Amino acid sequence: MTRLLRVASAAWLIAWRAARGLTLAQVAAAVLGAATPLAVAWQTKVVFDRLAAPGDATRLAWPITGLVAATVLTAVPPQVLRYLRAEHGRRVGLVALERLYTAVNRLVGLGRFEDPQFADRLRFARQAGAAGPGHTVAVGLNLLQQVLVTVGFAVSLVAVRPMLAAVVVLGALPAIGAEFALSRRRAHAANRVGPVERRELFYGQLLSDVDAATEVRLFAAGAFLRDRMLGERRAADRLLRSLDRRTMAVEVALTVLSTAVAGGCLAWTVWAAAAGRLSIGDVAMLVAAVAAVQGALLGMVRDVAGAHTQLIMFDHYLTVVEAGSDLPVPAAPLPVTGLREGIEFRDVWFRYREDLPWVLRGVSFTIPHGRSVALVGHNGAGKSTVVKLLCRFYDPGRGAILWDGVDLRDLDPVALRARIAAVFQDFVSYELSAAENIGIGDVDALPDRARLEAAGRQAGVHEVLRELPHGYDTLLSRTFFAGDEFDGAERGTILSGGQWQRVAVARGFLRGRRDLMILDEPSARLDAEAEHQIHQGLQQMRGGGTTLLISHRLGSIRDADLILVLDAGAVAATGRHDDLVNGPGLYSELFSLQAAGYHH
Ligand SMILES: Nc1ncnc2c1ncn2[C@@H]1O[C@H](COP(=O)(O)OP(=O)(O)OP(=O)(O)O)[C@@H](O)[C@H]1O
Repeated sequence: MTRLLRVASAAWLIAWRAARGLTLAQVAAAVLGAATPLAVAWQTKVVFDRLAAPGDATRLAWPITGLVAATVLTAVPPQVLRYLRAEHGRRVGLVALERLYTAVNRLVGLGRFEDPQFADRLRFARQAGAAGPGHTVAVGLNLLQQVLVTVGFAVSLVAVRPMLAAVVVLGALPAIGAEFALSRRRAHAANRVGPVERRELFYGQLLSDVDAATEVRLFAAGAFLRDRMLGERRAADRLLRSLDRRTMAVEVALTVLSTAVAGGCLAWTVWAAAAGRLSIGDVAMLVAAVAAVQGALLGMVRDVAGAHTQLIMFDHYLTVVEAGSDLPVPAAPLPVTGLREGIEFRDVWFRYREDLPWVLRGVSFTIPHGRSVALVGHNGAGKSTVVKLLCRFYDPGRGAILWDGVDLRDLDPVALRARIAAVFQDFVSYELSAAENIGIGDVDALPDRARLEAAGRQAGVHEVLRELPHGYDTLLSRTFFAGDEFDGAERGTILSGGQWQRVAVARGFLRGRRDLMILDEPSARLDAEAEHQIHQGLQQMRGGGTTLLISHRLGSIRDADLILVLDAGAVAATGRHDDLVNGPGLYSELFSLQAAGYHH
């Protein structure tokens, strides 16, 4: 409960700071929205009482004018409030989104992104984050309005007939209890339906995803996936159906109860008026009060129940926004100097999670400054893991990685990464223009077309990009349209797998001569000519630079100054190509296999 109160106050604080004027205007509209029905009820009582008393028609002029004015005022606040809420929601949503993605960008490591619980939170945060504070304010103000209506009418009821006030409030108590019970059930059902609907979404996305379309069609797996999806939908529907049935039963019982209370009150007031104990105005007042108090009490309960679910969602947002750094970053990190000696892995042990086996087991090696080092080994040997540790996406479980003798954990990860250029094995194909796809490697270089083209040339993709319909400005996407409108807008252009890889290499080249250049399988999808071109580009760049190259094509690493053979997470051998190829061991086996493949 205290947690939810903290979440609610955090939501209000964001809403307040984002748009103070609009928050105050909403408070004013809510107070006015509560005052006007009360004014209408009192004016109606006055009109009826004057009507029942003897006298000429002029005595009704002022009460009627007041009644009309109050009725007109009743209609205005809801419209104004709707606009204020929408505008407030937009402003607050922007601030909330900005905070969320700033917090996400603050996560320097990859661990949190791979934690399924955090990934789930992040998804909820994206859904609820932007709307959360706006909703919380709206619900809070609804509650305020309903409390004011209830108090106002309860005071009026007490003034006219205290006993009736007690009956109306007591009549609403079962409804309050039932609504709270239902809201707990709703939250419970949402927790159970959530994972089922996520699986349904996954199957649905596979069925309509362009990347999956080829395999799904060739393997004729469409019906299988559709049935899985429908199975999940049916499971979710079963849960929702049972909730709906219970809700219906409770709501019907409550409606009967509240109508019976209202009917009883009405019957009593009419009887009391007939017996001369109440005036006609009192009857009008009581009828309005019973309806208003019952409506407001039920509304309050439903709002509180709805707010409960909202706040739980917004709690995910707060958890993400307030999450501390996923990797320990020193308060006063040491400066990252230009690499002079080299990078050392000193007895590095690493596993992705405590419950998973070690991926690296006591790995020790040095990448000397100015040298080219190659990393080879079977699939799953741990090569890409070495790269991720070098960029400090994770910290070793044991041992240390030293940059010129300084532990990476004592450096600022952002400053460290600024000194590294990399082409990753699982590079990203951004749905952006060709120029932006290269420029994202160094966003400061984005306006410098000559630099982007030079990087394209080095990666052997310049001609391809220049020939596109809009040259480097062509959108590389198969889903987005270039332009704002669907009518007449052009579709993006699709590149081949190898062309995409060259764009990714260009992105790495754009970063220019950094202290360390990492290439994780940069030529996996390239034809022989493109591979040759890229190696030439690399050699040009290398000239004195430090590189780490991972490749399964052993021919492309034979010039490396040092080759490290990684086997099941441990360094099995180190040396130059000529030493390793003639000795016993994994390298010569792999090399002979590849060479034999070419001879045949
Ligand atoms: N994010 C991760 N979470 C859990 N395990 C992982 C993760 N990434 C890799 N692994 C595991 O770590 C081991 C080493 O993976 P890694 O990607 O480093 O191998 P690799 O030598 O680069 O392989 P390949 O030649 O296939 O690219 C594998 O067993 C893999 O399943």
